[in-house]
Amino acid sequence: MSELAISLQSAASCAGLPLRLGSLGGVIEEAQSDTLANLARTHSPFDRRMYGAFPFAREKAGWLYGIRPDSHQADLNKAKPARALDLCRLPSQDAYGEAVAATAAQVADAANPLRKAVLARALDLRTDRALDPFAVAKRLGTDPHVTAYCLPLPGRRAETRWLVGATPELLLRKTGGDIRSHPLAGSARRREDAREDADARAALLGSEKDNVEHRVVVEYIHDILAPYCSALSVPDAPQLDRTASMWHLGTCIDGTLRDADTPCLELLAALHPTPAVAGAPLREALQAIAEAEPFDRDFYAGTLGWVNEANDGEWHVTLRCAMIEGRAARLFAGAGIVAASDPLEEVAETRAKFIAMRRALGIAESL
Ligand SMILES: C=C(O[C@H]1C=CC=C(C(=O)O)[C@@H]1O)C(=O)O
Repeated sequence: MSELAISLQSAASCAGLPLRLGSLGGVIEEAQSDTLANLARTHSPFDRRMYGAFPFAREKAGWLYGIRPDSHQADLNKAKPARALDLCRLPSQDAYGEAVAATAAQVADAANPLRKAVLARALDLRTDRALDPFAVAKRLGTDPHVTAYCLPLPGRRAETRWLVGATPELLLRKTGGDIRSHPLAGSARRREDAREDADARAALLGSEKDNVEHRVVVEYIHDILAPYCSALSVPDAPQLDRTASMWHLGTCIDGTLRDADTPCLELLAALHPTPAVAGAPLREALQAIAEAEPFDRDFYAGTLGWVNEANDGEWHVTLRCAMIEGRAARLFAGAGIVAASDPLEEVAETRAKFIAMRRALGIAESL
């Protein structure tokens, strides 16, 4: 069977499935699959608003869906909520710490061009009954500082795979000639106690290591967007952004396009992946990631959002997510590594980034 036939078959297999992105919900009517670069190159305007997701790896195809808006989202699993049976770390926390130390040493080596690499780890969860991805997304969406999402990913499998999560990071919004990117990099776990939480916030803002991590992302996005813009404003210092469980350093970058007709997907293909999820320089960072991570990132650290008939759109970084398939889920979290990164602190940071999804799935932190 040809690739095209496979993708058409897969597209048909997701027709009728529900999809949710932020406050938007609908039922899938049509699907297209290609790489972001190919879709950006064709420049053909869409005849309707399309919602979708692209993987971390730029050479891999993602999905765009035409949906029939429908705020009533199917309750896929009316049975009792699933209970976690076991959890497997990929790699172990020790092995992740060793990879952090090795990468920090590479960055510290003046002869090595690597300035930053984002290393991720995964948690494989098995449950006693099928997980309900919409219930998980609904719980994640109670945090007002994130965009929650739940999208089916077609494939030749018995069970539908779902990409579920709640991202705090805006990669690109394009409205006519106006664009905005709001990268995040540099993180601290939030605390229950108000005084401790304020201390964590202040320590993050003053942390040289986190500011270095952050600057790499802002410079990268500035350099990618500048040639497209007649004006581009980048604040001198980051602000603090929050989710229910994390503090982040964030910078709101606003631009005016030279050509308001520049397609949203062209800008997106130029930006993705930023050093908020990959590193810099990109080639060396991808190499470090490939050496350190014993799993496929798949749609984690990719991008998801929508593009419309006017070639405007809004795309987020696919963070704080899980791929859910029947009774199994794979959760992902990563951290930016620079010369001053400490292995134990980066293990703790990734642990903190799992909290939102653990809570939504009902997995105890001790498991
Ligand atoms: C890579 C992730 O977060 C990115 C976004 C915000 C802060 C980050 C950091 O501090 O390392 C990461 O760049 C993740 O959540 O898996």
